[in-house]
Amino acid sequence: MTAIAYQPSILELADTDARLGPLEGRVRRHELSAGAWVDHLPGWVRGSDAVFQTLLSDVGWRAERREMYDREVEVPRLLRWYGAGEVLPHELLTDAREQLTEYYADELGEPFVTAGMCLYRDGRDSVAWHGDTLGRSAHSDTMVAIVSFGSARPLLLRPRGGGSSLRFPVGHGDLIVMGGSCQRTWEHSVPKTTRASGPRVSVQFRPVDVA
Ligand SMILES: O=C(O)CCC(=O)C(=O)O
Ligand SMILES: [Fe+2]
Repeated sequence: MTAIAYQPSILELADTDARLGPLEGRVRRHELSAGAWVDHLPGWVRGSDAVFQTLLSDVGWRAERREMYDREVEVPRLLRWYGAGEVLPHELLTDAREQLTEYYADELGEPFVTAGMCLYRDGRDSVAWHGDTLGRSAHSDTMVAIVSFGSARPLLLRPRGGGSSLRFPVGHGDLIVMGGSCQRTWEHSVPKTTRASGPRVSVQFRPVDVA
């Protein structure tokens, strides 16, 4: 009897095999004011459904509360922070962090180390205007690289001194990198939406001591 090996078709592989596309020559830079910039690459992760499912089911998502005026309110999204050395929930994310470190090595001069994750359960979840200014990003140029999974939501950016906001759509498998002075001279947000929106997971890679 001859054993016939199962050969998945290219089409099946395309659906289940999560992989990263190239960065070199594909990432598009948008120069903002005051030494800030944003790099954007839609569709960097291919076959991202598998990664998204893992993120939804295997991450120990946490609800956080914060003080607002005289009461405590729930932060409108779920969170999980992966510190240096913590194993990420999907191998593709480890590869993504490595590729980003390699691609930005000359400009950043240090590796991406941590992975902050947010789960926006639906359109009511959001993040208000802020810069990631905890740690060194309060006074030095740095980068925050975001890979997005699931429902598309816009990431808005506006200059701190006032001015109109820019809108970057971030969809399933898209990469967006905020760089230069972006965290201290600009702010970003993911606004609530009344449009039907399914869950979205944002994975943010940052160098050490940037949050
Ligand atoms: O949802 C995003 O991609 C942005 C999240 C964010 O700005 C943050 O957690 O600091
Ligand atoms: Fe942020």
